[in-house]
This record gives sequence, C-alpha cells and structure tokens, in this order.
Amino acid sequence: MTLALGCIADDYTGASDLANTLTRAGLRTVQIIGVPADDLALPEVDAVVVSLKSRSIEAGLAVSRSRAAETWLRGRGVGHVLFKICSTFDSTDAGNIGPVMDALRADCGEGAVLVTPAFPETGRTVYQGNLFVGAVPLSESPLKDHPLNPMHDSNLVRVLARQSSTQIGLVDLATVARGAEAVRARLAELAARGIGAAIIDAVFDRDLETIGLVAAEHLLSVGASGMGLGLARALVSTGKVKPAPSGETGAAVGGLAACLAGSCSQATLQQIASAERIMPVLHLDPERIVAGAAEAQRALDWARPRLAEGPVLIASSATPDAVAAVQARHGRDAAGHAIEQAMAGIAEGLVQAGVRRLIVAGGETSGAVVDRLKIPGFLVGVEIAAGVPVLRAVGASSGEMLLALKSGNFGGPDFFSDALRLMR
Ligand SMILES: Nc1ncnc2c1ncn2[C@@H]1O[C@H](COP(=O)(O)OP(=O)(O)O)[C@@H](O)[C@H]1O
Ligand SMILES: O=C(O)[C@@H](O)C(=O)COP(=O)(O)O
Repeated sequence: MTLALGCIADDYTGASDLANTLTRAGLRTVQIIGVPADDLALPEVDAVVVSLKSRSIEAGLAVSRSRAAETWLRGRGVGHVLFKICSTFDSTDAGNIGPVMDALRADCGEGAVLVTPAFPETGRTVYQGNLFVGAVPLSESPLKDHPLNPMHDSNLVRVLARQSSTQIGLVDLATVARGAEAVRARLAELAARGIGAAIIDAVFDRDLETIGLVAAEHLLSVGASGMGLGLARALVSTGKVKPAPSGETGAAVGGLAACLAGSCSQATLQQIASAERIMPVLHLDPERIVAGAAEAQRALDWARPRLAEGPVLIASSATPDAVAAVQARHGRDAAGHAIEQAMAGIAEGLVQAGVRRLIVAGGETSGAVVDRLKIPGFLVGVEIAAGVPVLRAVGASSGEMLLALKSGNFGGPDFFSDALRLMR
C-alpha cells in the first residue's frame, strides 16, 4: 500500500484535529502515537498522522523525533509530508516550528516550503503574513496569555524568521486569489532568491484549495488543519485518492465517563463553568500538585465514589493571573510538567476505576495522558466540534476506549456535554 499523505503533528490534540479534517475530506486516516515501529502493520489507509509531543520540548529533541517520523513515513512511500503545527502558531523564539521545518527541508531537499496556520473554520486566517484569531490579531487574542508559549507578535514572517536559519518570504492573498499558477510562479521566484520558506495568506477554504494544489506537488509543507484540508482536497480532485465515507462508527463502548482539563485557555475556562451545571467538578490546587502526589490522590478519592452516578470533571485550569503566580513561584516548565504528570496519574487511576470514555482538554495535557495510558493509536469517529473528533483507541491495554482530545481553544461553551452525548 502506498500512502498518499504523511503527517507529523507536534502535539496530540493537533494530530486528532488534523486526522479529523483528513477523514472528513475523504482520506482514510489513522492517528499513531509516537514514531511507529518499522514493522507496524497498518490498516488500508490513505494518510497517517504521527503524533509527537514536540511542541514545547527542547528544539534539538523535537528535530530528532520529527526526523525519525519523517524517515518512517518516507520509508512507507509517502511523497508529501505535512508538518502539522498549531493554528495559533504556538512556539517561542527558540522553536520549535523553525528548527523542525529547517531539518525536514534539508532532509528532503525542498526548495521553498509553503507555511500557513490558517484554519478558517475555527477563525484562524492569515493576511499579509499576519495571523488573526477570530476578529483580532494573534497578539491581542487569548494566546497572549498561553502558559507555555505566550504569543506577542502576529506577524508570522517575523516570528518564523526568528526561529529558522533560512530567510522567510510571503505569498500574499492577491497572489493566492489569482490561482495555483500564480502561487507556483511566486514560490519559484522566492526559491530562486534562496528563500527557504514562505508564509502564505489564506482567508477562505478556497484559498486553502489553491494552496493545497501547489503544496501537493512538493515534498514538504508546514501548516495546521487548513493546510491538511487543502492537501486532502487536492489529492481527491487530482484523482490520487478515491474518497471514502468519513468516520468510523464502531460499536458503543459504554463504561464510566470522566473529563480532565489542564488547558487554561479562555474557551476551556468557559466550558468548565458550563459543565458545573451538569456534573460534579473538582478544581485542583496547583500549589499542592507541585508539592507532591497527595493532590492527585485526593482527586481520585473524590472521583471514585461519584463515577457510578455519572461523569465527573477534574480541572487544574486557572486564570492568567493565577497561572502567572504559580509560574513565578515554581518556574513555567516545572509547574507545567508537574501538573501534566498529575493529570496523567489521575487519568491512569480513573481508567483503573473503570473509566472507558475520557475527555481531555489541553494539548500538552492530552499528550501526558495518552502517553501514560500507553495508547498506540486511534481511529477517527464522528466530529464533536470543529477540530475535535471522537477517537477510538486501538491496541490499548485497557481494551476498548473512546477519547476526545480537545485543543484548549476549540469547542463551544457546552463542549463537555456535547462530547459525552456522542461518546457512547
Ligand atoms: N493552574 C495552572 N497553573 C499553571 N500551569 C498550569 C495550570 N493548569 C495547567 N497548567 C499547564 O498549562 C499548560 C496548558 O497547556 P495545554 O495542555 O497544551 O493546553 P492548551 O491546549 O490550552 O494549549 C500545561 O503545561 C499545563 O500543565
Ligand atoms: O491547530 C490547532 O489549533 C490545534 O489542532 C492544535 O494544535 C491544538 O493545540 P493545543 O491548543 O495545545 O491543544
């Protein structure tokens, strides 16, 4: 079997968002956790999304893991690799988007790489190289307060230039609007000037379709789910993939249900407030989490007797001021890591207590949870909200399980009840 598209995602929620988009566009897609073993037997699929937890780790490690994933994908005959990043370009001046892009580009010998985080369905658009989140520039959006990578510059040409060793160009919306031939010509012109990557504007899905047609002729692209949409539609429209009906509809799993939230995004804080009306919610004390294992144990002792009555929600999420206070005392990475590991321990305890339907809010948080549960991969089911599908765990030691890995920023106010309704 030859894979039509290989993807390397820098976090697990991002990977399931992309797998969801590819599936909806007609590509049979599987999401794999970590770099797969050489002898992994794949089902009959068109696309593989390799999920890494490489967004917020040291850049050198992100590069080596991404390279290993690329080698695996190319070894399976993949012509085009999409490096999936966040639609809000989550990164710091140290990386990891630039260093990973540079390494993958060097490995495959690509000229100029097309880069766009645009994902109009969730309000992410790019104009003149500037990223908008809904109606506001990135630097004025809630992403300015992200606990791990606060975003203070909306101009992605500048942001990527600070992270990359190559010069960064721009393919503007006027060029995209003129169609694929105009984009090809502009890209060739940039490559001839030695420019190794270009932010490309996109405001509507039709822009992404144009971008996808050109990107699919190359070896590498960098983008969010919108780039995935463009590539998938190009693969279908050029006859390289025969579209399949979307979404697996396996048997109900049943079992107990629980929700975990480690995202501190505005959207997640609102969703937690809304969940308080329909299920018991425990707010963890971040100070006590950093101090030791007792807080995770308290959470499990609180949850166990309640689970038989219905779903519960356990959250570490806090407002920007409270997050800043914890980080000032313990350091950003140490606090984040301790809280992620506590959430992973709680997830493990919940599964031991019989939870088989688990919803996790937050990308890094989801990464820690899925790693702890040692889930090797997922099949994509129905869509709960834009960018968030129901996932069926494949090969997990706990047996049948349904999960939803929600990007902190995604989903409407009633996301938790919306998800529980669809996770049977
Ligand atoms: N109360 C808190 N104080 C400080 N950091 C927190 C708190 N709660 C969660 N975190 C950390 O914030 C980060 C949130 O990132 P993530 O899970 O990726 O969410 P998102 O999807 O919103 O980016 C994680 O590292 C998490 O452990
Ligand atoms: O592209 C996106 O916005 C998401 O797919 C994504 O990457 C989510 O990251 P987190 O917000 O850290 O969950």
